[in-house]
Amino acid sequence: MSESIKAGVLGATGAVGQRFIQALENHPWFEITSLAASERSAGKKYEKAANWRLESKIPDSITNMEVVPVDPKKVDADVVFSALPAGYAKTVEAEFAKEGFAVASNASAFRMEEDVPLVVPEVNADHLGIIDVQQDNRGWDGYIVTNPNCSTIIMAPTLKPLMQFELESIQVATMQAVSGAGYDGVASMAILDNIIPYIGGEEEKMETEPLKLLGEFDGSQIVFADIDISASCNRVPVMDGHTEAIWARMADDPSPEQVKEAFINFKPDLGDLPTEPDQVIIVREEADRPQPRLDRNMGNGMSVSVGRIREGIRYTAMGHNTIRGAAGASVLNAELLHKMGKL
Ligand SMILES: NC(=O)C1=CN([C@@H]2O[C@H](COP(=O)(O)OP(=O)(O)OC[C@H]3O[C@@H](n4cnc5c(N)ncnc54)[C@H](OP(=O)(O)O)[C@@H]3O)[C@@H](O)[C@H]2O)C=CC1
Ligand SMILES: N[C@@H](CC(=O)OP(=O)(O)O)C(=O)O
Repeated sequence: MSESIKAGVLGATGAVGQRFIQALENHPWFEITSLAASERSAGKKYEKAANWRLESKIPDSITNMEVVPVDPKKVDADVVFSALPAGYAKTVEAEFAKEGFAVASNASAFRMEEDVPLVVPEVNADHLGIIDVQQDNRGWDGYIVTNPNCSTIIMAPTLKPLMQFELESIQVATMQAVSGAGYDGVASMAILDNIIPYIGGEEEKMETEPLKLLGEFDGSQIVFADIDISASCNRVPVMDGHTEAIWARMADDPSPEQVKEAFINFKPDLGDLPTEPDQVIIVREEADRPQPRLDRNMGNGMSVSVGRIREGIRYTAMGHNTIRGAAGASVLNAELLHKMGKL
């Protein structure tokens, strides 16, 4: 793996695009070769086009890189990471896949399409097998792989180890950070001193995406898991980090101690991927953890912290929504694809 893989970022100037750049800076396998954004940004140097919002500085290697339009003919890359708005992603990601690019998408556009893998490597790496079906169906030289919605992805790694206890139903209430809506997504006058008990489309995603993630790939299709999920999603005045109160009903009725052991022992073998955290699920013993401000950067933002595991079974999960929930998730998917020889 000495030769670097050329990586493009679609939507490179946005909130998630910036997280992609951060995740790819100094990456041992990927090198940023193209940054693409809207006509507003195309033709400008990256530092002029992007309103950089992260605490780290813009990497020197891309400061003067010219932003190109989101067009397969203008992008030089083997893999493109997509942080585009979902409506636009629907057309454009297909064009890139048709032209032979591997598309690792963070957008919702293709997540629930039958022949498109929706993957969290620690949960359902084998679903990547459906890429062959996708390429046959669509006649594409490239392909699209997606990661879930940021709230789904924080809950999903905690559900996987619960499957051994015959998981039957989930109820979840989220407390989601403002960064999930993008920089201009929620006005400060709306969210300060406040909670907004509605995030458009979020509850539907949380109630359906886990069924695909926890489903079985039978060689030709993904058979969805049979679990009843009910979600209530709320926006809270936190910058980064989605917190979720989860109630899980299981036929085997495990004790809190058994659930805790299952979380701690959940160590999927992905073959040591660069973005993989040492511990996927971190169990906190303190009565008042996890908390977004204290725990969101655990495992470089890729771990999910869990606490308050009680009879019921009830517990609280928390993770970084723009790292584990967005850019880090797509990069981890691409690392797995590379390991499988698919890049
Ligand atoms: N924020 C989050 O926590 C999460 C976001 N997502 C998803 O990731 C995607 C990006 O979100 P986010 O970064 O917050 O969005 P932003 O609005 O911050 O960024 C959008 C990016 O897409 C570009 N873009 C917008 N419209 C067009 C267009 N018509 N043609 C070409 N480029 C365009 C913008 O370019 P320009 O700057 O030139 O306008 C910008 O680079 C969305 O699908 C979102 O749902 C998923 C999970 C979490
Ligand atoms: N809706 C999420 C972020 C998001 O963009 O989700 P999706 O990738 O499913 O569109 C939030 O506001 O926190």
